[in-house]
Amino acid sequence: MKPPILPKRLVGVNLKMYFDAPSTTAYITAIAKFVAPPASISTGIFILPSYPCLASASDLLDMTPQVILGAQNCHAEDSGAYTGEISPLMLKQVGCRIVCLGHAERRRAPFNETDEVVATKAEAVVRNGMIPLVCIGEKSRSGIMSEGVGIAVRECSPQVMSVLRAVPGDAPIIFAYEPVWAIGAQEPASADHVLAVVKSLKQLIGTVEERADVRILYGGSAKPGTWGTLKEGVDGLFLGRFAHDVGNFERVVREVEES
Ligand SMILES: O=C[C@H](O)COP(=O)(O)O
Repeated sequence: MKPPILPKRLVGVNLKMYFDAPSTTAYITAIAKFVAPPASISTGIFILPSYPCLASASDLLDMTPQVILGAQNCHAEDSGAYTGEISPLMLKQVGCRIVCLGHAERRRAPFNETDEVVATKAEAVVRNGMIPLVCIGEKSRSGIMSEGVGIAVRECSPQVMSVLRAVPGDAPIIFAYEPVWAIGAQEPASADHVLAVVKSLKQLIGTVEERADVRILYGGSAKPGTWGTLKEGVDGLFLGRFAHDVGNFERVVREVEES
């Protein structure tokens, strides 16, 4: 088996469609500043701006290879008659190294992306030499802990399996476990819930194949303080709103670095 190329731990932020172009530039500039030497950060840091900012973000990060640039989605084909779609080949050409796929906001209406669509896109991302960051998660919450874990594992398993089947065995994959009900909330899902679900998903992946380069991050209202509760079983965090303040993003990175 090839040695893993993914860092042991990853922290990333999805800017979704919250930022305009000037604020994206300011945010990325601030991140590049805090990771630049003399800082020595071993955590993999990634950032997903909106498509129109990717090329300029890539220029801004030219001297900061520690920060991995990623896109929020892509099409499964490299080129063709797909007006308004985004080619994975072009994402690679403008400097992306990660592509987020199957976010809950894409799996639901109006986009209604299925596991099959997400898996096909994951294959396209790998074919173009990038890393798929595949979001998985159950839609509804149960008040009973054991029931909630069972529901989550049942819903996430096909989401995971379809991607494993589509992507060659030596390709790195990042999964972001994001319970849909915890996205856009005030608080993340409980640590007990997340740790139990991620443990089962890691077991599932382990029984299917020996893949060295799989990481499972947690996302869904994660913020400073969340990492301390999850560090024993999760490989990092996928952040949203609570890291749109660059100081909070830096705080989370420091928490991961120091653990
Ligand atoms: O892509 C990121 C996640 O959906 C988390 O977003 P959130 O932290 O704002 O809930």
